[in-house]
Amino acid sequence: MGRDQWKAALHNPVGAVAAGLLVLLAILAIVAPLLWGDAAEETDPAALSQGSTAEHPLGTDALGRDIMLRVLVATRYSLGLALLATAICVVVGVLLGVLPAVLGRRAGRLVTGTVNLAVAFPGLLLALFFAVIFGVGARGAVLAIGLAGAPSFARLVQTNVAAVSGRDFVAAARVAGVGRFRLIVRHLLPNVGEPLVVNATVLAGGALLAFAGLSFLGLGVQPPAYDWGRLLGEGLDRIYINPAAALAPGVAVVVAGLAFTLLGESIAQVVGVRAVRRRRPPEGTASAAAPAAPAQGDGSAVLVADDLRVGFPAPGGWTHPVDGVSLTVRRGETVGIVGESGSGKSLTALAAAQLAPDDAHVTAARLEVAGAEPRGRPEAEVRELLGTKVAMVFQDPMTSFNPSMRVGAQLAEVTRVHEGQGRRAALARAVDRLRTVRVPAPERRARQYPHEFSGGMRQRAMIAMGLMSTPELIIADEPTTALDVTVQRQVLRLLKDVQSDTGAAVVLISHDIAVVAQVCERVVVMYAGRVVEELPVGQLGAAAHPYTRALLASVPDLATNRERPLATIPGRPPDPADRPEGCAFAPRCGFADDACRVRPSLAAAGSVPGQRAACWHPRTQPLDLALDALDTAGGRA
Ligand SMILES: Nc1ncnc2c1ncn2[C@@H]1O[C@H](COP(=O)(O)OP(=O)(O)OP(=O)(O)O)[C@@H](O)[C@H]1O
Repeated sequence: MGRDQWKAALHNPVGAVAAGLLVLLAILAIVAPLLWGDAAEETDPAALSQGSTAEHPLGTDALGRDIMLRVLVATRYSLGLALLATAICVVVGVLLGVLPAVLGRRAGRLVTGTVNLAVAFPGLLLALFFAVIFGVGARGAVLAIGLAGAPSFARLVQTNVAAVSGRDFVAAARVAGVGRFRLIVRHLLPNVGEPLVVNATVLAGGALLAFAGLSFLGLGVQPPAYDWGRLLGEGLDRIYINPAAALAPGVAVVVAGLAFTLLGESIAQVVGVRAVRRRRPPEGTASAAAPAAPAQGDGSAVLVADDLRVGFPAPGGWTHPVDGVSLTVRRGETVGIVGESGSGKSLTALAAAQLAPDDAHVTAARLEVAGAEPRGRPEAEVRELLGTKVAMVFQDPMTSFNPSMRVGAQLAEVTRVHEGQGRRAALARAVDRLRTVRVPAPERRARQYPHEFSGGMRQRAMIAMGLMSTPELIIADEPTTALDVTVQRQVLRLLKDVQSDTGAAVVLISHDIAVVAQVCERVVVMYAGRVVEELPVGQLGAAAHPYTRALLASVPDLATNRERPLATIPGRPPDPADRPEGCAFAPRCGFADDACRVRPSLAAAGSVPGQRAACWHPRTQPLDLALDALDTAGGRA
């Protein structure tokens, strides 16, 4: 929470009163035992079990001790025990909450299941159960209350961590090779801190009440020690003789409990509930990988995927949104992957970068990144490989950065992790890379947080992050979708410049064939999880697959007749779970016939070298393309 948010919470009248009360209680907890500790222990045989008198405003107990002083002195013990129990609850809750993100899929599920089971039991019941196990007394009660509250806190942590771990900046940190522990401490926990702080405050109020309850039942603090719950129990025996003896500790418990709870609620109101994009289910952590195939380094290729399949469990079996993609990207090449939404473009790239969702099952006859086979390697080696050789640029520049870290520090993290570079040197390189991607005033910008950057500048900074080491492959997944047209062009230009300066290969994913044509040399067209055509961008006019031709026909240009509706592709892409036999495009294709009931394989087609299409009826008639509208890389060359 920022200083402004704390201020806003305290400006709220309820928050201000609650905070004032807590300050008062804290002062009492410090000074009361020092000032009145001895007096509260003094017995007075002449004033046993008295009601209110001038000397003892709230009366005396059975041994003649002053009840008011005892209530005041008990503040320290009562608050101390409640805070200790809250601390146990928070520590155990955070540990249990982040474990599923650290452990493997099975162990993670076991922890999540156990936490869910424990949450199903009422907290008080759990507290009583633990109190019996740990034994009567203050120590047992602290452990009991702390552990009883831990499952619900753990669930809160799990939910928040799962929500945040689906965001792009976590994927970026993973692809940068940040280890699990650092990922949790630097990227996950700081971004779920606010709801946890709010909840811990409310929890402290609950712990105070629970303590009073246990002590009242005789399971908590034991004589001669005393807390408010114990005083309440003693006072209740004589409530008809001296009601104040029971009311005073009762009021103290309620007031302190309310102060904690109301402060928590006020903070919650100010902080609000952060809407965090969820991209994956919380359970499980590791993606299943096919057995390692022997590496057969192809010197000129930085990405080789052969028969790549990505499956997800579905009712009645598995669905494969990526179904046998074969793709090779050579050093220094810029390849565009295009296709409608849901065609499997992102999943293909994520699977290649070992970032497929946790529940995905990834198989491939061959998968090589930067000349190495990542599957079957120790995790540290994969992190090293991806962190130094692969850079990812994601669609939404807002979610690509950790909002709680300065931009410079995030960039520097890459070389600090991989090259063990010192803080200063890494920051200097971060500033240099920001300058490379033409971020103005890079020294100042490096000290800023992501929200202080504009969208286009954030995307440049993301590219700079990829350049912190010397990547051989840059995967840019719809990097310009969230940007306006002018900034879009600048970012695409930058990608192209970076490619020619560093010699890295670029894979640009887009649903817009015009965007791909601006930057790439080769285009790979995907439909329903398969590659249907690939060809040089400069030869788009020779596209052979009816789907590629339909995509090209739907690009408007300056000569497009505005009176007539734009060409569209009739129908919708099939659901991966319900893909038709044979050619998946056949139901939308004007040339389909019985032959298309058999799945066509990707084979050489047309007259253009390097052109391949998966079609039984490849078109040969050249397309009349307005290449100036497409602004092709090949056309400019
Ligand atoms: N975690 C998941 N669980 C189940 N199915 C998924 C999951 N992630 C993706 N899919 C399926 O994979 C399909 C392809 O997703 P992908 O994100 O690769 O598409 P895309 O071509 O990149 O589309 P877009 O341009 O909309 O991002 C989706 O339509 C969806 O059905």
